[in-house]
Amino acid sequence: MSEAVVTLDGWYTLQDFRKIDWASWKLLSNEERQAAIQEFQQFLDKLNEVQDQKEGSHTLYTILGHKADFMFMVLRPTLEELHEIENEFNKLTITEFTIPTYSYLSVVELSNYLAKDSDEDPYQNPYVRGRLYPILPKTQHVCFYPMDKRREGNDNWYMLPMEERRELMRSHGLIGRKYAGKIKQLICGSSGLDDFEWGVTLFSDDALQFKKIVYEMRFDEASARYGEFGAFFVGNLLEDDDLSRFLQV
Ligand code: VOV
Repeated sequence: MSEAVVTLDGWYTLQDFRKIDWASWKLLSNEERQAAIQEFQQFLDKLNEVQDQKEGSHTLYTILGHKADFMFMVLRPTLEELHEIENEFNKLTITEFTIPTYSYLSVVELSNYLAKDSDEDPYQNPYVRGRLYPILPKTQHVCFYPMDKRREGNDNWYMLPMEERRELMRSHGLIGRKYAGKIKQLICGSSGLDDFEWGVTLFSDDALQFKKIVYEMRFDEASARYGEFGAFFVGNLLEDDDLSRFLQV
């Protein structure tokens, strides 16, 4: 058996994709709509307090195309806390006017492929903690997609010796580093949690960088030979101040 890589695991992550049922939303009176928006805002204010305490993080992005109208993304230390938020969100008035289209459950992950040998407890390292328990960046754009590593015939990632996988991840990391300052990546492991093995969330102020990095990585062996991808979701930041405008009819 090949050696499994050791992972460091951080906050659990739920990405909830919804369409808005505009036809029903339009049937409400102005007052009813305003009350629903205000209730949604109060819910987000509570989440903002948790984020200010650095006990979790969340973000909202509008999504382009027919796959969804927005993505609500939440990070929390436990599945119980994550579910509590999902449950509360589901009971908001605004949510009665949404249609769930996709969701993804995962946990923020760092692997030790490229870690240096050390006696230090990585969970106490401030840099590692910042990666495992991140406050999500408020970039203008987001790109989310789930992915697997292939297990087919001679192209089986899980049968490769550790040293070979390490080399492939080193090359992957070198490409990634070219996008420093342009893209922030959040890699979440989801084996046993959802339908794919990882959820990849990229944040950038320049949406074109998503196309550039994904295309460039397709030529790198870790992706070219072993990457398999699910649906892509791309969107724009929906700040609290823009909520009313977004829901205006
Ligand atoms: C934005 C830049 C960027 C950078 C700097 C970067 C670097 C790194 C490093 C150094 C490492 C290994 C250590 C760790 O941190 O785990 C990883 C790990 C990983 N990556 Fe990555 N990645 C990036 C970006 C980046 C992208 C765009 C993708 C999607 C691939 C594509 O073709 O669409 C991706 C995927 C992954 C995955 C699925 C893993 C886990 C693989 C596993 O088998 O465990 N990643 N990644």
